[in-house]
Amino acid sequence: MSAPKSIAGLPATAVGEAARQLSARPEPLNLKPSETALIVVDMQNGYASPGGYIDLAGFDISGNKQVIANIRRAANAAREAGIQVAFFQNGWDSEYTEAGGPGSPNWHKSNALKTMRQRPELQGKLLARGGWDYELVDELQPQPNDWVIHKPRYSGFFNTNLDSMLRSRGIRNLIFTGIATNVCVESTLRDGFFLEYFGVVLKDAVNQLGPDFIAEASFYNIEKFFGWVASVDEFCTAFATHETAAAAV
Ligand SMILES: NC(=O)N/C=C\C(=O)O
Repeated sequence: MSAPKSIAGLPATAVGEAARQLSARPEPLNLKPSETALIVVDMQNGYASPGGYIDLAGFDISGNKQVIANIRRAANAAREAGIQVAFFQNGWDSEYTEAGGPGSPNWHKSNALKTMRQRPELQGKLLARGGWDYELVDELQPQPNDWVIHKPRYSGFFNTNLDSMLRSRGIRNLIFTGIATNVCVESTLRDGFFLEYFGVVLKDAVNQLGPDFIAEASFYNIEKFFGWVASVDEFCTAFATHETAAAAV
């Protein structure tokens, strides 16, 4: 069987910059660091820490420790390679005005809002700006030059400045990490596809909300219809600098 054909993005804006080949499914991608961003979706206490919104709402958060460690590795490799790192923080103002009232489907479907309606003692605590639940986890704090973008809905392209931040810098390739595979990660990757971004999910740097089969369904959808699937090892290998490659020997 012949090797799968690789796919190239747009021409590099940085003079002389070499593309790196990322092993991915269904085929490898040739990506230039200056045209690539690593997106860290919603790694907040609410999604990733015991006692946060997702834990209180009854979802399994046991895989998150490993996911946090894997995202740290990917983010460090990205920064060293000159890839833009962008963190999303999901939530609303402390009065939940941005969340929408009963006229918004978000009011009916958000498990954070539903959990607070069921447990009034939590009102004002879940995903509210300024609170612990909204804060990024300690292990994944933004570094100088990283972006932090607030988002009020599942897709990171909706009512945010992400598209213009990327477009103005010629960034066309988005590498996804974070929580949740099947909700905010997949929603953002799908919206990116419609906006002509090449989306790759790092499957061991994401965690799903729901049973394992739902993650498999997301990976299938992404690989088959919307983008590419790779691992953190594959990402770090593709973008290893001389220093990191030497340190790994
Ligand atoms: N970050 C996410 O994937 N969020 C999923 C559900 C929610 O925000 O309620």
